[in-house]
Amino acid sequence: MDSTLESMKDGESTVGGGVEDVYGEDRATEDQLVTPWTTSVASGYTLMRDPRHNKGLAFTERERDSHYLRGLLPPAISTQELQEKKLMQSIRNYEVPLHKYVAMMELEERNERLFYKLLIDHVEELLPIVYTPTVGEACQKYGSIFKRPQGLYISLKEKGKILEVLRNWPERSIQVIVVTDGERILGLGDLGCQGMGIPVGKLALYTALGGVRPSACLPITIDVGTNNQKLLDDEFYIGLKQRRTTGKEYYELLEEFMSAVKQNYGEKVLVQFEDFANHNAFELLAKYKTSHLVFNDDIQGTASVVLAGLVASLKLLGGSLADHTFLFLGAGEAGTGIAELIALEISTKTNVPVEETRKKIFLVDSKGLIVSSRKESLQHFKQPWAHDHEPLTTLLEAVKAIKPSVLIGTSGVGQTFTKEVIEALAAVNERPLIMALSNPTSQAECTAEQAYTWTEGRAIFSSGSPFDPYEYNGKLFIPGQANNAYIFPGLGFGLVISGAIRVHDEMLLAASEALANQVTQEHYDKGMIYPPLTGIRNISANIAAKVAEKAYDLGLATRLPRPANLLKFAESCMYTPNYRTYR
Ligand SMILES: NC(=O)C1=CN([C@@H]2O[C@H](COP(=O)(O)OP(=O)(O)OC[C@H]3O[C@@H](n4cnc5c(N)ncnc54)[C@H](OP(=O)(O)O)[C@@H]3O)[C@@H](O)[C@H]2O)C=CC1
Ligand SMILES: CC(=O)C(=O)O
Ligand SMILES: [Mg+2]
Repeated sequence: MDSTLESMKDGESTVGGGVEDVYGEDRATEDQLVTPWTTSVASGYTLMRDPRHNKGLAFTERERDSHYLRGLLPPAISTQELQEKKLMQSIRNYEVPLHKYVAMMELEERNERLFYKLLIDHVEELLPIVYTPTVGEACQKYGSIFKRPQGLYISLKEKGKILEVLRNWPERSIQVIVVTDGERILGLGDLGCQGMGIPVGKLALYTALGGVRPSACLPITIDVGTNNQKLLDDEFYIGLKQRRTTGKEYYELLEEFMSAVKQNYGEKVLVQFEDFANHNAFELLAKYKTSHLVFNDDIQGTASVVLAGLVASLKLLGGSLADHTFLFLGAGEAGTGIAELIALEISTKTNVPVEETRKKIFLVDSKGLIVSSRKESLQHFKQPWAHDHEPLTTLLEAVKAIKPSVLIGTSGVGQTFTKEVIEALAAVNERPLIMALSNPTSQAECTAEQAYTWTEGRAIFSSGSPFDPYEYNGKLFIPGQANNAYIFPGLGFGLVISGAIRVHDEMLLAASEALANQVTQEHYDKGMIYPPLTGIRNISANIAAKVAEKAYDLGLATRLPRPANLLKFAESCMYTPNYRTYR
């Protein structure tokens, strides 16, 4: 017998990796009957108001009889496909992206499976709505657009009581937590408590793109105040009206949170740190990576997705990574995280020490090129990049002096890849590689149109937020979306299904390689360095399988026995949003 089936039969392992599927709902095939459990059997009005089980007009005649729904619904019976068609029509009728976002969030609150079906089946169209760029605007206006709170809020008021707060959450079997403190929301700065839109959006992607069950996902915002004066002055602001707590009080709250998470959900719950400011992000990661299953998406997920794009681009550019010179605008979480993983990958492939491979990677921050003469005053995460070089204050000077082949924007500041900068890059490269990673679209270092026109159609371009294909001189260019959304759902799913207890750099490299391997000749022929998002579930399954493989190889996986075919196992564990039939 296939070891996957065997492990399902023995009742020890569970679908979704480590969390028990008590009611057999996830194991049932689509034509088997399941019971719609809440705390009791939901029926009638309660069943229709329960987003996890509601099917709207798709309740069958039989279900309407057996679940006391007669008269509560109009007579027509719909299918999920027809509901999907109707909803897509109504979403497309909204012209303003934020209205589409609100419509999607309301759908999630009403009918969870239909929400995920829409998102999965229309991923390219709806990702920019539930994720970047629209989620950024939603966070900016979060207080005014939401009628019902989403996720879990842990503020300074809850100090000493965090375990109790976690226990107020209705679900017990949590596998993935995405947590933010709202201080660096995309490239939009400190949005305080309104940052909740980010964990909510990231976890929707965990389910839609990665296959983690929605009930196993927990979005959390830690509210330690905000330094955003506009929010502090806003009478409708939903968070704590005080300036941010720092130092001992901040770290004590985080420590209580991390301990409570482990105590409540065990060793194998994954905590993804998201959109913390860099003065806390590196420290939190360093502190908890040896005791908890944690990773920082902005530092590590981003690094993995960018490395995948770089490796894939070698098919178009020729040579190896070691042949390239890299220049970054922005030396924070994303910039130094990516730089470090590139250096590690080159070191792994060439056996050259990482101290050496770093030497062809240069970073510019708000004060100019990072050089050894600045070393004393640099934050610790910038120090490895302080090379011996004359000080330069602008990006343009740096491009002219360093002559990079790859230019990566991680500054959070829009329009910083100016015409002069891109022309200087194009002057020294036949095919300049440009990544404008800052989000949302307003913060992108340049647009797709600018990258293609200023390089006369020679650029290989990708960006953090999506840009439409652009036609230049009769040729259609398809920009890639270099966004950690390609990585974190599959990476996290791989950790969950293997019961991993720690995240290791080799897993990031494995995820990166798995993503790069999904780029086919057909994609290269179109100049693409990332596979289309339409295949993301398959991509995530492949990433999950490779990450799980690494977890087993490194002795970090606890789900035993190791499934014989990890890809099949990953696929078999993925949540699918099709309706179930109720007995
Ligand atoms: N595409 C993707 O998947 C991802 C994209 N991002 C995006 O990357 C951006 C940065 O995020 P993150 O690294 O976490 O942020 P950080 O705050 O950690 O880093 C920002 C860096 O940019 C530098 N910087 C700011 N303004 C300028 C300027 N005008 N010129 C040169 N450098 C400047 C800062 O300099 P200094 O240190 O001197 O202050 C700092 O080094 C955000 O917009 C975010 O949305 C982040 C993660 C993933
Ligand atoms: C994509 C992402 O994580 C960010 O922009 O912060
Ligand atoms: Mg982020």
